[in-house]
Amino acid sequence: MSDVLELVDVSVVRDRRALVDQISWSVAEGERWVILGPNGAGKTTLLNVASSYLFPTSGTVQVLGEKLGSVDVFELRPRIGMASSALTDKLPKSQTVLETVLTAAYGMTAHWHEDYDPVDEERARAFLDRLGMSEFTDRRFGTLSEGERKRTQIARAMMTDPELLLLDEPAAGLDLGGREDLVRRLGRLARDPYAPSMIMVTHHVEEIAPGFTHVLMIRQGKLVAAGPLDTTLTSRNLSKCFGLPLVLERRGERWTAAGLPLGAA
Ligand SMILES: Nc1ncnc2c1ncn2[C@@H]1O[C@H](COP(=O)(O)OP(=O)(O)OP(=O)(O)O)[C@@H](O)[C@H]1O
Repeated sequence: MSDVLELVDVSVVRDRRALVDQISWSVAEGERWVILGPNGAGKTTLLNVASSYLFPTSGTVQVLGEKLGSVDVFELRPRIGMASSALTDKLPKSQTVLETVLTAAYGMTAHWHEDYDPVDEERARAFLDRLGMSEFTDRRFGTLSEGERKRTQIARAMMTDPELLLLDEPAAGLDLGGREDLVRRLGRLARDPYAPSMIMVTHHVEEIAPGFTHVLMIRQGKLVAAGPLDTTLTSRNLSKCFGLPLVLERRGERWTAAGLPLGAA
């Protein structure tokens, strides 16, 4: 299997502080990774490096076989799909859900002209349908709930047929029903052999969908552990990652975690 992503000794330093500290990590084709870590750990910074939007201070990065620094990022970026709240904030609130997804095929955030290719429109509708958004195609993006916005963003990220799909906290802000719905849909995507390689950032093990295969844990910019979920996602590693004693439980293909009761630590 070829590498989709390869980081060797990557650091991102700002104001003399390493936000990402000498991380080496590789993602092979078809793998579905979760990046777990507490607030401020460096998860989004790491994802921004993977998306080619952030160049590291030191170390080497290869994305989809191309080395950052010697590739034209404008050719590389359409091969990477990204959904994040930072990107959601840039999308015009007045355009329809369909236009929001469709404009991704043209490398734009805003509606520009009417004559979209019918094939693209069909694809946009199919992705929206897959994310349970077919009833919302004519709604203005700005009127959607948080959960509906997240699902639209994922459909949008899929529109360019990416080889690598990056999801930054896709379940943040969702209620229990919304989270479970999204986890189910992400699980379906993760298990689809034709779906791109995936990397999802989250704070919560409850958001890990069945079908995800690997986890990278990060704390204060440093790698805590990285590897297959089955062997790497343990109470011990999770406690180290979040800096408090945690008990991890697995029920079927889902995970839960909780702190030890007072006095038990
Ligand atoms: N441009 C910057 N200059 C200085 N510090 C920065 C910059 N960008 C991010 N940081 C800091 O780097 C740290 C890591 O940020 P990052 O957004 O990667 O964390 P995160 O793990 O995604 O956090 P969260 O879970 O809260 O979203 C934070 O302490 C943040 O304040």
